[in-house]
Amino acid sequence: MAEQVPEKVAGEVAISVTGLTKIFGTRKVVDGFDMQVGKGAIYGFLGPNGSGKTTTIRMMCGLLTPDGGAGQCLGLDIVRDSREIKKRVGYMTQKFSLYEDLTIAENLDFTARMFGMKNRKALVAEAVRDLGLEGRAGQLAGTLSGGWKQRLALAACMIHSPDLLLLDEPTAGVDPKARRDFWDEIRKLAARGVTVLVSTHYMDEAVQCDHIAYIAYGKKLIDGAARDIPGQIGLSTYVVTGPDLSELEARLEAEDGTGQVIRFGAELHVSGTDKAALDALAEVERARGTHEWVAKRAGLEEAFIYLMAGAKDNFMLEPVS
Ligand SMILES: Nc1ncnc2c1ncn2[C@@H]1O[C@H](COP(=O)(O)OP(=O)(O)OP(=O)(O)O)[C@@H](O)[C@H]1O
Repeated sequence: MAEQVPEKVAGEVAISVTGLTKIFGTRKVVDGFDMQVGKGAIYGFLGPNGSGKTTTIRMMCGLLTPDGGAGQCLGLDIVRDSREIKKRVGYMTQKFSLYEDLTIAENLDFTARMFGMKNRKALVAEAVRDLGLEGRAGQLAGTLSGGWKQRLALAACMIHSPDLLLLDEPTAGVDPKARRDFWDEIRKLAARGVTVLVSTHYMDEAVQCDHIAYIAYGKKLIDGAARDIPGQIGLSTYVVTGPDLSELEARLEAEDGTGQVIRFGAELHVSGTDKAALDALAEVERARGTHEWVAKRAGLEEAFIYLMAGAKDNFMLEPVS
């Protein structure tokens, strides 16, 4: 079960930026980006390939200097104090970023050294203990299973107790149990006040986030609490049950203006932003008497698929005017 965010964490701001802009060559890849992130939030960044998610996140955390705009991260100025901010950021990429031919302890020690930690021996011992890997500290990291490699990678990027954690498609290619354990761990960190920014294309990562920002063409189009996102898009949904769902799915998809048709196990979820048209379709289909059509509140799953389906690659960004 998700841990409650402690009172002292709720309401505090970890990141606040305005007008962030980045130009690469002749292209404006991030354009006037404003955002506030609360301390202890798990913020998912969604958007097409090349839409500017990584560039935005890096600017928000002082890892990349903006060409325009300003802001604060962890109470520090994102341009002037970037060196200080960097010391307080942990970064986990989708690829296993540790050394397979070093042991578990050596990997942790290497990362602790990189961050200039003084009490490395104690920190490594503590991390190994927290991981539940006592007695296996001398094992080569390359011999661990996917799930364990990922836990080790997380432990390594938390070794300097950062206040901000950046995750880039963190559970890509990890089995469902390990994925669940990973998110439990992330929620524990968030409950302790660690702010987490996640860049992802995956629905099962997006639904773990309590806040979502959707970025396309370097601009933030949608931003808010995850539960409010379907409402912000204006998405309505019907759940359809009955016989021969594949046949019905094919027929609905072939019809113009049906909106989005997704199979969820023994249900079809039919969603669209034109509620009147969707209600009319449900009326007609109900009259056929073959399937049950029940209106439901659109969820983040439907919203995510809707956003990502409309999202083409964003490599053709507008040139700087
Ligand atoms: N250092 C750089 N020099 C030049 N162009 C860059 C640089 N970094 C990123 N870009 C370009 O800026 C655009 C935005 O890239 P960015 O990595 O921020 O997008 P993204 O949304 O994170 O993409 P993805 O989901 O594929 O990781 C892309 O067109 C990319 O090619």
